[in-house]
Parts: sequence; C-alpha cells; structure tokens
Amino acid sequence: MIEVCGLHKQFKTPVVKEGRFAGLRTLFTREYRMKEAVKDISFTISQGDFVGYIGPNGAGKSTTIKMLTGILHPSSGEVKIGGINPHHNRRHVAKRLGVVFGQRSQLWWDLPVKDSYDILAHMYKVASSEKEKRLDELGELLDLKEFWLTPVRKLSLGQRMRADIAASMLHDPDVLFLDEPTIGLDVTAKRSIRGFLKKLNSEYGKTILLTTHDMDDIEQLCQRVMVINHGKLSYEGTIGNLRDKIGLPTRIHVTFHGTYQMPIPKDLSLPVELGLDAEHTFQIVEASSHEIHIEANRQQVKAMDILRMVSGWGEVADIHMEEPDFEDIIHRIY
Ligand SMILES: Nc1ncnc2c1ncn2[C@@H]1O[C@H](COP(=O)(O)OP(=O)(O)OP(=O)(O)O)[C@@H](O)[C@H]1O
Repeated sequence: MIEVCGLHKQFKTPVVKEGRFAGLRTLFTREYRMKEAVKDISFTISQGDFVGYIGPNGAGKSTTIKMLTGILHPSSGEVKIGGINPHHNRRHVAKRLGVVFGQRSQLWWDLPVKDSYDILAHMYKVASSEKEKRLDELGELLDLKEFWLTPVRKLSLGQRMRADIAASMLHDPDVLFLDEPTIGLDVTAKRSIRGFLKKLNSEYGKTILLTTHDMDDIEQLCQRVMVINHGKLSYEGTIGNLRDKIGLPTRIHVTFHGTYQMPIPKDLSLPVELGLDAEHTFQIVEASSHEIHIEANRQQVKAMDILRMVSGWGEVADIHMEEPDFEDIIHRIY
C-alpha cells in the first residue's frame, strides 16, 4: 500500500550573518548550509496497518509525512501510495489520502465548521448526497453536531481536532496520515480521538500512519512502530520486540499467603541476584514479610520459570507483572 525506498531530504538554508546590517547581508549572501532532515529511509506499510512513527523533536517525522503526501519533493528516493508516485500524480494520490496536521487546521478559521466541509467536499468533488451521508456518519461518530454551526476560531482544541479529523475523512480516503492529532488535548478528548481512530482502522480497514509524542497513543493504537532519530530509521517492529531489544526489566510482584522462605537471608541488603543457572539470572529488588518484588529481563528468563521457583518458597496468593514503561524504552533509544 505504502512503499518508501531510499528517501532523502536535504534543506538548503542561507547562513545568517551576525553583527550590523545582518539581515541585509544575509539577504545578499551566497552562503548556504545544507540540513539533511531525512536520510535513506525505506519502509513498507500494508493495507489495514496502523503504524506509529515516533522520534524526538526535529528527527524528520513531519518532513517524511510531507514527502509521503506529495507536499515536499524528496531530494532522492521514491514514494509510492497504492503503486502511484505522489510527486508525479499528486491529484490522483490526494483522493486516496486523508491528512491531519495537529498543529495546523485545514479548516477556514472564520467560517462555521459545516461551511468548511462544503468547500472541501467541492474541492474533492464529493457528490452532495454522498457528502451528507458521510457527514451524518462522521457527525455521529465524532459528536460534531453540537458545534456544527460554530466558527472554527471559537472551537475548543478538542472540538477543532475532531472537526479536522472529520474534514480529512470527507472524501473517504483509504490512507490516513496523522501528524500529532492528540497534541495539547486533555485525557477525555484524547480518549475520544483514540476510540475513533481505533474504529477507523479495525472496522473501516483504514491504513493509518500516526506521528505522536504521546506514548499512550502508540501503545493503545499501533500494531507496529517505526522510530526515526536524526533523520534515520533506528527501529522498525512491534512494541513487544522493542521492549525486548532494549532489555529493560519486567517487574514481578509476588504476594504469599502468610510467610515464605527465601533461599537467602531476608536481612541481606537488596537487590540480590538469583539464578536458574549462570546465564539465567533475575534480581530480588524488594522484600517484605508477605511480598517480594523481582526484576527480570524476559529475554533471558521466562516468567514461568521464576514463578515455578518462588512457588517453592511459600504459598503464592497473587502475582502481578509490570512491563517496562514505554516512555522509558523510548527514552533509551532517542
Ligand atoms: N523547510 C525547512 N527548511 C529548513 N529546514 C527544515 C525545514 N523543515 C524542516 N527542517 C529541519 O529538518 C529537521 C527535521 O524537521 P521535522 O519538522 O521533520 O522534524 P519532526 O520530527 O517532525 O519534529 P517535531 O517532533 O518537533 O515536529 C529539523 O532540523 C528542521 O529544522
């Protein structure tokens, strides 16, 4: 569905002079600096995939999305959406794409929301009956009707984002590029947008590429994640594999009925390392009269093996596993 091969983007910016008449001298300068925003990126996204595209500020995410939509021309490399190059046939590809830039609205600021939809439907040549049908459906799903006739500038951020997402769906595209659609939203607004995006993907089969700094968006929505850093892809795969790759420990909390007997003295200062054998080790990081907390790298030791061992120490009442926090994992790779 989306094929990206050896994508590069360089920006040429004038070197800004310092000192007196700097602006004027910069204007006439012939000195430029090259900025490589995207370096040799290749990936494929299949139909119906929901992929997260993450990376620190300035990593090259928006530049990539702009190249995918045909807004920016790559310095080299190729993009194909449904087999078509958006730079050779932008209009054709635009019909299949819905795009939301969370930081910038595509709606007309002073017009009521519905008027913006009329203009967009006209631009995309959506028939009137089809437009009404789609607006009915989107209005219902995104709860738009309460602010249908309100000018865009008077909407709350959450309402504006819902209105923008609906605008991107008016021509019923099969691919959606969403650049930070939950930025600045409160918990309830985020939940409502996530619920809608989940539905679009699972029930309507839309292919979605999502850029976000909110790791909950990624965890709750994406089957796959791509990490970009300094313009290069540094990881592509599932969130689970990313966890394993980074090797942050899983925390296992074991509660016993009554007391338990560890094979080490309880007054020993913790953490202490235990092992199934020399290579398969885990750590006891906390221990109280009825409870122990264990940290283990699940690539090295299976949780079941640990549980088998601790069940020999006493009667296990409850077990709770805490996977490493996704924010921490991402922090490690940035
Ligand atoms: N039009 C431009 N001219 C010059 N440099 C640019 C231009 N657009 C982006 N850049 C530079 O390219 C790099 C990548 O920018 P980009 O906006 O793609 O990052 P991003 O990953 O989307 O960041 P953020 O998370 O902050 O939105 C940055 O160093 C940015 O300053």
